[in-house]
Amino acid sequence: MLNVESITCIKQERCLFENLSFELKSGEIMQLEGPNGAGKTSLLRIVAGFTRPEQGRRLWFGEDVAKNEDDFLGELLFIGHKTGVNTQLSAIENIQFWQQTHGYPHSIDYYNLLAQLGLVGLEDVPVRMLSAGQQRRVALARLWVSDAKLWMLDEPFTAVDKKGVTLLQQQFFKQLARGGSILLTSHQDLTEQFQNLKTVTLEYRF
Ligand SMILES: Nc1ncnc2c1ncn2[C@@H]1O[C@H](COP(=O)(O)OP(=O)(O)OP(=O)(O)O)[C@@H](O)[C@H]1O
Repeated sequence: MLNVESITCIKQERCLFENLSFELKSGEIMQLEGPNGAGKTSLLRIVAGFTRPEQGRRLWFGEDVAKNEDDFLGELLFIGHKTGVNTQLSAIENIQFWQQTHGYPHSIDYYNLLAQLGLVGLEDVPVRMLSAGQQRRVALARLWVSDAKLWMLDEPFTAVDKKGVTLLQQQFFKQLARGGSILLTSHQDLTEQFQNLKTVTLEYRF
């Protein structure tokens, strides 16, 4: 599905990683791990195409992404540190916005979805009035409505409580079972939950 070939990234004259290559197949989950500042977010952003590496390329189903960025972006769901939630809008309005801008399916029972996410009674209030973990849950609602083949998630468990983490992991299993893939950064150990977890470890380089 996704091949990352010989990627090199330099930030502020520090080489974060060089000649890095990996493959992510259909139904696979891969964790980028390493200490703070090692370059996990930088790598994720390069793979998504938000920033350019010093060298290297990405292949999507064997085709160079640079030649058809739109096709790749159409298959990608990216949730970063900044969650992309409009805090002036309610949870339902945010989901409706994502539906309209990303072409997600429209037949969604919003109240049922938000109940699954533990947001009963908070569906219609502006997101800025929710706690950090609740705001994160609103952002992660996209995982319930998206049919993107590739999920790229930067620290998805941040601020999410234990029950929420379990819920998220169940959603990950569904994505993998339908042949989708997940590339994520996390400081959590996921080896117990995902036995076929692939990992890429970045060392902090001086
Ligand atoms: N836009 C930028 N301009 C300059 N330097 C940057 C930029 N983005 C990241 N860096 C630097 O690149 C290094 C790696 O940052 P990055 O956010 O990729 O690390 P990380 O492994 O995701 O860290 P963390 O675990 O803390 O989230 C850091 O030293 C950071 O200062």
